[in-house]
Amino acid sequence: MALAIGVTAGLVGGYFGNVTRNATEWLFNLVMTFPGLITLIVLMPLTRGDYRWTMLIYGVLLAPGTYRIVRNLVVAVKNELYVDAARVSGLSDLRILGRHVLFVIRGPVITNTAFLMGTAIGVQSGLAFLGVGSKEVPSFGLMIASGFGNLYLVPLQFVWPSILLGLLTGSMVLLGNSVRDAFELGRPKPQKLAAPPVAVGAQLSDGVASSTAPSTDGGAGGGTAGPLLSVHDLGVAFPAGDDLREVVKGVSLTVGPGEVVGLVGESGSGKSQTAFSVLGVLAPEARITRGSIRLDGRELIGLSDAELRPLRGRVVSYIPQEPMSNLDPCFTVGSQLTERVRRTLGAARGDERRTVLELLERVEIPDPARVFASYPHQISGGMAQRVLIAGAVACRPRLLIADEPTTALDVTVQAEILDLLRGLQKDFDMAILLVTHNFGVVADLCDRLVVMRDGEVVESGSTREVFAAPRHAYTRSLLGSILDEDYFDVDVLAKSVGAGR
Ligand SMILES: Nc1ncnc2c1ncn2[C@@H]1O[C@H](COP(=O)(O)OP(=O)(O)OP(=O)(O)O)[C@@H](O)[C@H]1O
Repeated sequence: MALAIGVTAGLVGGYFGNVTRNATEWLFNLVMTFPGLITLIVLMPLTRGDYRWTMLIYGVLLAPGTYRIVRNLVVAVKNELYVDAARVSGLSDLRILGRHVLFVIRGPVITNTAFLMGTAIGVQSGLAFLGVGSKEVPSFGLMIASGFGNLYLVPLQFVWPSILLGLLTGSMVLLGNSVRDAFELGRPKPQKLAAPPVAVGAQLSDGVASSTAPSTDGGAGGGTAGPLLSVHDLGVAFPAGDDLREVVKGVSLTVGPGEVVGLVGESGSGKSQTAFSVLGVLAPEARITRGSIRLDGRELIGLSDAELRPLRGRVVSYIPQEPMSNLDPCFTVGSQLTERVRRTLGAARGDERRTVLELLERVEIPDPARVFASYPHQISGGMAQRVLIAGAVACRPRLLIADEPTTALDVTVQAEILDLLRGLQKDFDMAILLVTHNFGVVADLCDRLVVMRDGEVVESGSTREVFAAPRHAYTRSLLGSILDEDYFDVDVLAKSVGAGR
């Protein structure tokens, strides 16, 4: 009863406009004013202690709890872009609610229902124990009550039903969790950056994948001091049924100190998963199957999140593809940057604001004070990307990983952001691993490039060489595909390599 009323009203109240929401809210507030147990006892003359009627009424009294959970979840989900997309594609509200909204909120609803089942059994037993339930229908409450009467003569008569009642209500919660997990298809538990299979772990500790591992991407690797980042034979896989599907298959690359390396390839070639492996932010279901990642001489594979945290922001930093979705809409730009500056720079209170304003100025934001006080929705996409860059370089990291940093921006803003990255790279002598599928960006910014296809590195070398004479057919086809556009010319691109640097 609680599930039927609460979920239906929650879906309707959360999804439709204010009038419907206010009406359902008012109704459920009213229901909540009834004290549960006392109402059931008062209604005894009507229900005659029949547990079915008692539980139906109790279900109505419990419905507001379910309603509130569902309504809140629906309010959060209904503004998601995929719900808008379903709406504009002409799906009816009923279909959107049933297919897109209910599907997302079912997890919390299932666990809450299991808890309600335990509560209902407990309440029914309590009523029977107090003698306000039916005497004919056997129940835990009746058994416990009669056992209580004989407590000193036969204590086990009281103990056994009490234990079983506790086990039953407790197991409802476990059942709810299991049903939720089964529905969510065993949503994976978060993993460490890497939990490679034993064989790989042994290989790593044997030193096979040490810093002396050969650089197979043709990189200078920063000369005698060795590369800043060295990825060797990296494998990343995702579960596919009972098996694992490798999406990064033995990738090796290096980035020397102060070097800009482009990681290029078509969509789905494994660029982002390679970059995420270095940052230790792979999806929870991802597995590192083999290989080694050394950053500034330290092996990252096998480190826990807590061990990686001090490196993030200080040694390696990240600029994402979608600037807007990486800023929290609830806080001003200033407070988000201040938090970061406080954590990574350990800036003293009072100094934080000045430090953040200086950073905003450094990333060429025209009115830093206004942007500092703005919420993310009050600034443009280009401005948001500058804010994220400011946050990323706050600690002058030695390596900046930029994942398609200009893809979401229009062409003029793209050029400005690239100029900014170039300036920052020079000023801070920072290495950049630039994930992109745009050869124009590579030509503009990168010293070297690594071309990936289907999870593997197919070609690497200095940008000038690869542009002038691509060896692999795939690189040629990638270059060819952009050169189809009239304004690109291979010779012009090859000559323009590094022109901006
Ligand atoms: N959570 C996931 N579960 C299963 N497969 C995934 C998951 N995330 C990524 N993949 C798969 O990994 C492969 C590589 O993805 P990746 O994001 O690295 O591609 P990419 O080269 O960065 O592409 P894009 O430029 O479009 O971001 C793709 O085939 C993708 O489907």
